[in-house]
Amino acid sequence: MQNNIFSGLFVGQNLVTIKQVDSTNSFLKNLLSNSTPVPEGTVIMAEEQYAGRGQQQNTWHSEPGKNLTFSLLLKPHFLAVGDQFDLNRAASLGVYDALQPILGEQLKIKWPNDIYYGDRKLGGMLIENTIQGGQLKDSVIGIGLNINQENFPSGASNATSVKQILQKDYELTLLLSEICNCLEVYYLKLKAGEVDFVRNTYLSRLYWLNEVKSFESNNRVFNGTVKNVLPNGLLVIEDTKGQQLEFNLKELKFLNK
Ligand SMILES: Nc1ncnc2c1ncn2[C@@H]1O[C@H](COP(=O)(O)OP(=O)(O)OP(=O)(O)O)[C@@H](O)[C@H]1O
Ligand SMILES: O=C(O)CCCC[C@@H]1SC[C@@H]2NC(=O)N[C@@H]21
Repeated sequence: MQNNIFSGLFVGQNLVTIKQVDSTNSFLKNLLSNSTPVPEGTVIMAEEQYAGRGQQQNTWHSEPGKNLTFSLLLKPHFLAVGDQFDLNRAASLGVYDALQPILGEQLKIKWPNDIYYGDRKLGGMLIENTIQGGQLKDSVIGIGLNINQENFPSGASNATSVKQILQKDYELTLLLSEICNCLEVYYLKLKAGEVDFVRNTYLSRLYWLNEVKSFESNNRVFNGTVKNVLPNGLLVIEDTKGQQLEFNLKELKFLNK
């Protein structure tokens, strides 16, 4: 394990690098459940995850030493439980702002929190919150980004990486510190009550916003347009009859055609 200081800001100030771990999210959650004192803003980064976890019980595949796989701890006690989706917004925007100067306009946030370049997935997030006494307690924000990996397993056929896009290696710790700084900006905005700014900016960065596209829900394929994300995180799609439909992650598939 190694500790580092990042530019005096609180997110990433306490950085723990682990050579090999099952999952940085599981590791951090374990520390918390053992009542180990972990300061807010702590980042646990792994060189290798042997059981990386994705959304919806998926596996997160990442070649050792090539990519960013890390989890950071926030303690968003100021947020109402019903507003916890704002953490997805802040984290996605932090990653977006760190990568956008490198990758440009093809970078998008695919609802709820995937990072896309064109039609390919560059990274994703697994955010695991604990609620105690009806209040948000800890938020473990796990982020996986494909940086220097060149080949992906067939299960992750939609994946791309910074190296595949730019044809050169990118320094992992430099990008990590940039993500921490950018994410902190949005987190502090939430804390300062500038929720509308965070929500509007998130919406403006969304993949397929205001474009007519195909989706699938309940074994039904339909055309519609991504219009909005409700405060609670539900995605609003307007179908071709002008009806506004609301979906959670399990109910909707984006059809790439
Ligand atoms: N590094 C990655 N980049 C982009 N997408 C990824 C990455 N790792 C996993 N995925 C995504 O996760 C899903 C694959 O997860 P899944 O659990 O099905 O893995 P699998 O290899 O098909 O099966 P297994 O669970 O047996 O490993 C796919 O949707 C894939 O796109
Ligand atoms: O797109 C997804 O399905 C979410 C992927 C999240 C992967 C990251 S890697 C660091 C952290 N630890 C995990 O086990 N998962 C997240």
